[in-house]
Amino acid sequence: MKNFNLTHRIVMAPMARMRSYGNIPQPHVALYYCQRTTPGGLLISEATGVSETAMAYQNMPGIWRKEQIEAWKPIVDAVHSHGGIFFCQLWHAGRVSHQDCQPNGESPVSSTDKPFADDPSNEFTPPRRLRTDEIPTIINDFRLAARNATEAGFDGVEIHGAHGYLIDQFMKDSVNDRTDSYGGSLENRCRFALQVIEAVSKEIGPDRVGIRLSPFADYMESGDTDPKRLGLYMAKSLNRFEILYCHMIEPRMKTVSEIFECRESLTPMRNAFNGTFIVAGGYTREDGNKAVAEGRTDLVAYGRLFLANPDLPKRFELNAPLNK
Ligand SMILES: Cc1cc2nc3c(=O)[nH]c(=O)nc-3n(C[C@H](O)[C@H](O)[C@H](O)COP(=O)(O)O)c2cc1C
Repeated sequence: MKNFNLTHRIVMAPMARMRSYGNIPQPHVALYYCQRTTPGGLLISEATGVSETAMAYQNMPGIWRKEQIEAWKPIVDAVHSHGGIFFCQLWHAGRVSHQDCQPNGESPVSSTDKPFADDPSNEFTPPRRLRTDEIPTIINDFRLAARNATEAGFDGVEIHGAHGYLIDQFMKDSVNDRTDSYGGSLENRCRFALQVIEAVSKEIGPDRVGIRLSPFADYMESGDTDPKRLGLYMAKSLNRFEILYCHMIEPRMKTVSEIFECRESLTPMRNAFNGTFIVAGGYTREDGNKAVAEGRTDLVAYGRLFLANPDLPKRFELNAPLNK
């Protein structure tokens, strides 16, 4: 990976913990990340909110306030002291939120005002469609959050463009029903994502920027009628900005946890993108090795296996038994 001296290809996938009380990461999280750090290993943080309106769920961390930046510093330092490379995943939940998580109890914002079709326990508040003139403010929130992440010491940021959150709500045609320059054609639907990438890259340098995408997933009612075209368009467009990496979720992961039989592959996107490619979703030691050996990816991110096995790289090296 350009400018980073990785010693192996096993990446810790971003995983929300929901233990950041008051949206401030707590000191105990340093231990959690350090347990999963190896010298020259890449870790991606839990989803971290870029602003007050970005938030959802309980106790997710943020990185828009001074207090949050200060709280991240010793955590990032701890990972660095173990030789790790640490990227902060920048997140805006969009409509996957509830008014109780929003400033002044307002509706969450989205590309649309469509509520979830299937939300029996009213987990989510119907969203308010962002006006075209409000969109630059959200892009600016990502830019400032990236600056804050570098101030906190992170080596770079991963823009969360996956899993039905705000950026995905713009990209996917089942969600985005806009009629302005951010809706309709594929080019228009991807405009927001690409403007975020551009702003963040200009702020901290493209060599410190990655993005996570899940064109094939329909998690949080975020399916697309032509995911291959979407994934390919994004992979090609990213080259304009020369960002560090593109992290894609395997088509077999329709949600974040269920694995489906699937014939689709990420190879066209991998071939279209010029930077480092990372895959994630249901990988084992064996098929991770196979994906690398066959040239289908550069790096493989592991989620649940890393959660249950903090020393995952060592266990893979020894081919040792794994905790479930
Ligand atoms: C507890 C948990 C929290 C997660 N939180 C995030 C997150 O904050 N951001 C994200 O992009 N993906 C998140 N994911 C998805 C994982 O990064 C990963 O893509 C998924 O678990 C599939 O990979 P795996 O089969 O190796 O676990 C989460 C998954 C789990 C299990």
